Amino acid sequence: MEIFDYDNILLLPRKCRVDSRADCDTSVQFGPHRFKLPVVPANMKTVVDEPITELLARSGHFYVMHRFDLDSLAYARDMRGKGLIVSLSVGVKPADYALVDQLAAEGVGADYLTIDIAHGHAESVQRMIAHIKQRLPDTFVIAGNVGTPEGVIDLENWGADATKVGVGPGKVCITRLKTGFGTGGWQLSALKWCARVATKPIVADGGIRHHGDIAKSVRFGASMVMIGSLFAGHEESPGQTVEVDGKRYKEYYGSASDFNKGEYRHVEGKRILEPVKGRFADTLREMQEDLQSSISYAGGTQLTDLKKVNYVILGGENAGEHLFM
Ligand SMILES: NC(=O)C1=CN([C@@H]2O[C@H](COP(=O)(O)OP(=O)(O)OC[C@H]3O[C@@H](n4cnc5c(N)ncnc54)[C@H](OP(=O)(O)O)[C@@H]3O)[C@@H](O)[C@H]2O)C=CC1
Ligand SMILES: Nc1nc2c(ncn2[C@@H]2O[C@H](COP(=O)(O)O)[C@@H](O)[C@H]2O)c(=O)[nH]1
Repeated sequence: MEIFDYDNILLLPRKCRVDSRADCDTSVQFGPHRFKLPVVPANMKTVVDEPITELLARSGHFYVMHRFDLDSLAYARDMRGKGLIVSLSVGVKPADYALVDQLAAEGVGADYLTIDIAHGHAESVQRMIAHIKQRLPDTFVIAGNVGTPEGVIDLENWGADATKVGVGPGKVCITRLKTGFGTGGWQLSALKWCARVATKPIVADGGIRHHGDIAKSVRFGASMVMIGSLFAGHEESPGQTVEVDGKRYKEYYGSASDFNKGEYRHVEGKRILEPVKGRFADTLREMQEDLQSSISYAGGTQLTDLKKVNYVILGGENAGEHLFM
């Protein structure tokens, strides 16, 4: 198997078919809705909050609200009341089962539910998928995280509508250091490996450091790309603002860090400071422009055209040109 990651792959241009990058369509159908970009900010406390998810929903972007220190039912009622998409995260504990029951009993429902646990290839996730499908049969269920084809196959067979791939590639992740496991350092080839067996959409989760990595993710099989660090550090970001030597930063911490958990138990995440980098909406616009440019370099007009391009691996023992996937 070829091992590579975002920083040692480049996609190869094909003859351009548009006169303007504005003619390239970055939108994607994901579950019951179409979104402007194949991008979703990570469901983490220092990345999204109520105002940011509302901004995303109102502007035609996908969002997944986090599940920490939040009254998810009240949040869902509020979004529903505003006529916006409801997209929540759940875990696998009794309170998460109760939330699903309440969403069903009140008729609030959810358009998307993301089962978000560290080791998503687990019977606890199988049971939660079954519960959601029984109580909320119309809800689109994203389950994860996994890092192997076996994980994708099982989650799909258990009823997930999409799987989330990425164990340990995140910027504030320390899973590989603490446990010795994960896809950190080879996330892009893990995505390729998983996409080969997937029959439903894949969300590539973690490791995105540049806008061009979104096109690379789509090339290797992602329908949606979850991004944490690139979205943390905006003026509106929920993390605390910290000033160091006159420069402003926002804190960005892992969901499995002691900062999120409130205790040092099973910690697999850390806290870093991200330089403050302007407004959220401006980054979304720049991402769209960059992705339009990627599609034009692919010789295409739409997102799926990215899947057809060749690529080169730079350096290392797998180096070379690859004409076919
Ligand atoms: N994408 C990634 O690489 C990672 C992401 N995270 C993020 O951190 C957050 C917290 O994750 P998580 O700790 O799973 O959430 P929770 O603390 O909600 O744990 C969910 C349940 O899964 C159990 N569990 C967690 N890890 C394992 C494991 N390795 N083996 C067996 N059971 C397990 C927990 O029990 P118990 O605590 O008793 O074991 C608990 O019952 C999530 O948002 C997750 O996405 C965390 C690590 C890696
Ligand atoms: N191992 C851990 N992974 C975590 C933790 N909190 C979040 N995450 C994952 O990271 C991505 C975001 O990655 P980024 O590279 O874009 O910053 C996020 O979606 C989760 O899957 C954690 O504490 N430990």
